[in-house]
Amino acid sequence: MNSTINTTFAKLSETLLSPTHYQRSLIRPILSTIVLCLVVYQLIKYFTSDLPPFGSGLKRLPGPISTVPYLGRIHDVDRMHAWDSMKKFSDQYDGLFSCTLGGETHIWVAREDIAQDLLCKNAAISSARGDLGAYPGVTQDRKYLPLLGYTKHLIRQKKFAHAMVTRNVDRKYYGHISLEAKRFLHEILMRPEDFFDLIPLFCARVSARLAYGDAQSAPEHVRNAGTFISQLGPSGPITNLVPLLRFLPELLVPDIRTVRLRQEAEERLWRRCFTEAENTMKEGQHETYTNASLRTKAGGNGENLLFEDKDEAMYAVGMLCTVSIFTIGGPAVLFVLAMVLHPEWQRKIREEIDIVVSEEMVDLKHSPQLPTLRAAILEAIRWRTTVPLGVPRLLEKNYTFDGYHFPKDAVVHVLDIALSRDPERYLNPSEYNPGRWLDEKSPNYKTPLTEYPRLKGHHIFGRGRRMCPGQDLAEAELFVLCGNLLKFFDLRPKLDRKGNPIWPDPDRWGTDVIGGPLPFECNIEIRDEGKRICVERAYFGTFGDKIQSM
Ligand code: HEM
Repeated sequence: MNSTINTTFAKLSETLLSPTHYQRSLIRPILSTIVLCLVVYQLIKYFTSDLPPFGSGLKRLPGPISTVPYLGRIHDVDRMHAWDSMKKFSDQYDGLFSCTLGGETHIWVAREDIAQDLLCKNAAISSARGDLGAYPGVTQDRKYLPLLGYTKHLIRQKKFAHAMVTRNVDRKYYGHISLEAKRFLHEILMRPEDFFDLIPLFCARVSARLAYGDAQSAPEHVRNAGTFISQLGPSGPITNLVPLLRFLPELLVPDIRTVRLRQEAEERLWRRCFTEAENTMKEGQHETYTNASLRTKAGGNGENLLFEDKDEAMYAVGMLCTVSIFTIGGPAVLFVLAMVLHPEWQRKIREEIDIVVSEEMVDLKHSPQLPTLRAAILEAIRWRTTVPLGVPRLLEKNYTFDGYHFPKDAVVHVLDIALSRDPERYLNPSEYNPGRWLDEKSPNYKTPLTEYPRLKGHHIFGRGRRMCPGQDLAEAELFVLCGNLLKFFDLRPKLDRKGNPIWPDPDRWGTDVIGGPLPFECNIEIRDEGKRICVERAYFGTFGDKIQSM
């Protein structure tokens, strides 16, 4: 009897305790309940995350209703020109709206009072960046300064960037801008039809000299910077639009592989340039970002080291070199476009240059006497902003303005395209009119004219703690490049067979979030024989037979 009971009991406990039984009887329902709860939790969170806290009396931000769960409004946003849709919504919702895109709440601000209050007064909660689908983890990494969250790496690298920028201004960029302008003008003389590619090459040469001490690697930086920028926005890898896809294997999402390959090539390029610059550092040589980064590190002690290690220094230098190429190249191409479309302004600027600058080249020292040139450059980026969506921030805490609830974890954009085209800020905003900066009666006029108008401080550079540190460099390069183009060359539209001008279309715009006009045709002709001789003398006098080695 006992043995029968024992056997039955043993069988029962074996059945009950066996994993197969649990799987069938308990594990499945428990797992299903957990999954169901998670899904319900996510759904509740999704539908309520941007609602004001219950009983707070705050209002939900206005904005287009999210029609497709998770994806939001991506069906009526042209991902290649997202700024056009956002500008339309901004007009519809009076400069403040929120919408869901790819599972995230995005808030779009086109009001100065909110931008100022949120990004400057409340900088402590609005100075981080959100992760990017194409670059998961980028905010906590230490590679790309502009994309970092508000971390110790950011603070270190920003300190370094500011030190480099201040030093460059004080030392007048070591003459690199004027030097490369001579080569640029000669190249334009030789092959004017290539101006669209020669402009970023000029920017990259200046940048590579500042970073590494010579310009040889410039074409590689142009290629890297171009693909990097193209991977930053909604027009780039699909993972930027649908971040969840980043969890799938490369085989299923080829964009993941493209990003990885670019990063690997970039790492090789930055490492090679950094190591070469380090190995060829000589006493008395111009300062470069590389030797400054190494010296600061060596000069520190213990926790005071500026960078964590040499790799972080290499990334900080590489990023500063890369970020100064298309950010400046886009506005420079835009300036050419504006001049081709507005010969009347070309004439006015040239008259001023011809009086102020005699036989020499336009240089930074001429800036106080050339306000029309400065106005024309500033007006170009006001007229067609090259950073139309702004650079987004991550909101780290709930924030309130005008009774509206801005939920924590939302991505906030100050919509530069809407600020630039605000008719209350700029009369007749669609018009290219440098006069708005020069006419005493204009609301945009500011004195003294020896200093204003100027690029530095314009809203295109953002604001608050993450404001662009490269404003002086951008201003200096654009001044020298644009000034010399007009001093030595006439910029005209191409003519058709009947001799009628073919005006380039200013609405043919690139798809990158930091961009500029698409390639267009124009005639760039030397103004006269005397100018040709000047350009050739300046070039051969400087580069002579060293051309290959520079
Ligand atoms: C006309 C040319 C340029 C424009 C329109 C521009 C625009 C911007 C904008 C909108 C931001 C984000 C600001 C914010 O979040 O509020 C930014 C950040 C940045 N820019 Fe520029 N930029 C230009 C040139 C440069 C140059 C030449 C450099 C090189 C030194 C540079 C380096 C940076 C860096 C390192 C950041 C990241 C700052 C941070 O995240 O804290 N930029 N820029």
